Amino acid sequence: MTFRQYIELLKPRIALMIALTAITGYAAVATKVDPVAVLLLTLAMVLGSAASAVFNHVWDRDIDRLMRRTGRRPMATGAGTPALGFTLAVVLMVAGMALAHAAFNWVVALHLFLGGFVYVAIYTVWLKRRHWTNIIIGGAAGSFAVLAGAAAVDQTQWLLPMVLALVLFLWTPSHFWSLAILLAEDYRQAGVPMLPVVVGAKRTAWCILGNSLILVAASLLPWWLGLLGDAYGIMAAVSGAVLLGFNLVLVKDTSRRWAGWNFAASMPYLLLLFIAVFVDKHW
Ligand code: HEM
Ligand SMILES: CC(C)=CCC/C(C)=C/CC/C(C)=C/COP(=O)(O)OP(=O)(O)O
Repeated sequence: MTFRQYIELLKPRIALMIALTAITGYAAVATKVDPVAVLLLTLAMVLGSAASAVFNHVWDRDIDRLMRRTGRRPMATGAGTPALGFTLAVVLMVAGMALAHAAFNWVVALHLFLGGFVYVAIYTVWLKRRHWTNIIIGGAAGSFAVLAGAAAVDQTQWLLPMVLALVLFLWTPSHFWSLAILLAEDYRQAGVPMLPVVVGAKRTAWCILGNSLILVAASLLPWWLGLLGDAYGIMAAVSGAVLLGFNLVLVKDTSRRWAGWNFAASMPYLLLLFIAVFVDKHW
């Protein structure tokens, strides 16, 4: 395997996003942001996320082979062996948990493990090939990243981290179903029952809109409960309105173009929410 293929196994962009999610959990409860703690938290989260991603590459190599987007992955082509992948996944997860425990505490390590467990055991192994709810339940993986970050500071302040974990849980279906409309043919071919394969693009677009309505409502809870201030409330409301705007267009027009735009919009939406938490707490 080449160096590039090793990097591809780790799904680095997702690992970075998981780290940012944890940093947001951290910033939500910390009175002061310690750069060393942020660096250590980032490293631990990247290790845990990458471990789960490598396992996902190994487990899904048969269906990845059948899809255009994933067919060139190193485990799908046979460039890397399952034994190598499993070993790498275990080493990375143990390293991530050991770092989380040494730098912070066992609660952070446990949440890192649980995030990986949801992605690997519940989503990848159990539900992905069986039921369209795979992605709803898989959303809990991101929630654990928020809780891991918060636990790095203080395990008694749980309300704001729990609400932000709920937001992550609700964000994932809106993030993913738009992409699934785009990739529906691939998923059908591989026999993966993603929502658009099961109910079609139009109903999926309605599900995205309905889900995002709950998501945007949940994102306003921290403001409504007085946990965060008006700066957060305004940013969450405006970015939520933009997301809902994209979702509405998708309901009218389920073309690949708008499915792509909706997927693309989900990332800056979540980033803006993260920035809003940060600005509100620390500016
Ligand atoms: C089980 C839940 C999730 C599913 C099924 C899912 C699915 C996907 C898929 C299929 C892609 C396209 C990847 C590619 O083009 O190779 C993607 C991209 C991405 N996802 Fe998710 N996602 C989930 C949860 C999350 C979470 C919790 C985060 C982080 C908070 C996240 C962050 C990202 C990022 C940053 C990308 C774009 C970068 C990239 O293309 O590698 N996802 N997601
Ligand atoms: C706290 C912690 C360690 C969390 C880790 C959770 C994690 C890595 C979540 C990512 C979820 C994700 C991108 C799934 C991709 O779906 P897929 O695997 O079906 O996509 P693919 O078709 O691109 O493989």
